[in-house]
Amino acid sequence: MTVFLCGFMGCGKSTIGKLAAKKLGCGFCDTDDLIVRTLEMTIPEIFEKKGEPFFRQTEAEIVKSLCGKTTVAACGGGAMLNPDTARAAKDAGAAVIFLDVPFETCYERIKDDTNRPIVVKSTKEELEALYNSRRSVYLEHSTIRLDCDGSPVENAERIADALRK
Ligand SMILES: Nc1ncnc2c1ncn2[C@@H]1O[C@H](COP(=O)(O)OP(=O)(O)O)[C@@H](O)[C@H]1O
Ligand SMILES: O=C(O)C1=C[C@@H](OP(=O)(O)O)[C@@H](O)[C@H](O)C1
Ligand SMILES: [Mg+2]
Repeated sequence: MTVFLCGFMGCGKSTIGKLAAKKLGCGFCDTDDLIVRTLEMTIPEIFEKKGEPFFRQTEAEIVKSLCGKTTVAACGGGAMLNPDTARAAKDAGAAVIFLDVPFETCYERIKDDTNRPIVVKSTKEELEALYNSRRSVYLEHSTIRLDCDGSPVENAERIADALRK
């Protein structure tokens, strides 16, 4: 089964996904890493030189290509907002897990990161508004919501437990 992790930037998808895959004994991938490797550009370079719509199109193609594979996939925070992408995941019978983490926690983790173009160009207030508008979409497009306010190891255990049910 494919397990997609979604949620706001900084909720821990990339960190926890790796641990959860180890616990489940399956592969791990990160859609951002796949995009960077495919295009041989960093995410800020892609946003700057190719534009965000191109990044989103590539991201959607990559998530679709993972549907049906036995892997834990950490999605970029915008990937599962796309209704076609969410539909493809659902049609493939994938588990889409929303890592639910409060805004302040996400913000403290991402605020100084220059590798996230949306963070670099936004104020805290803008990011909070984005968080609030996205949250309902993550809820709508996920099959499982998990509070991921623990340590990375605890959160990975929560994912494994939820999938065993
Ligand atoms: N549960 C956690 N507790 C403490 N720090 C965390 C936790 N999850 C992630 N982090 C840290 O927060 C930052 C962002 O995490 P990351 O996994 O890149 O988030 P995402 O992929 O959801 O944007 C990283 O520096 C990571 O080490
Ligand atoms: O939420 C977003 O729109 C984005 C999230 C990032 O991934 P993380 O959620 O892993 O930070 C990355 O895909 C890009 O900077 C855009
Ligand atoms: Mg990530």
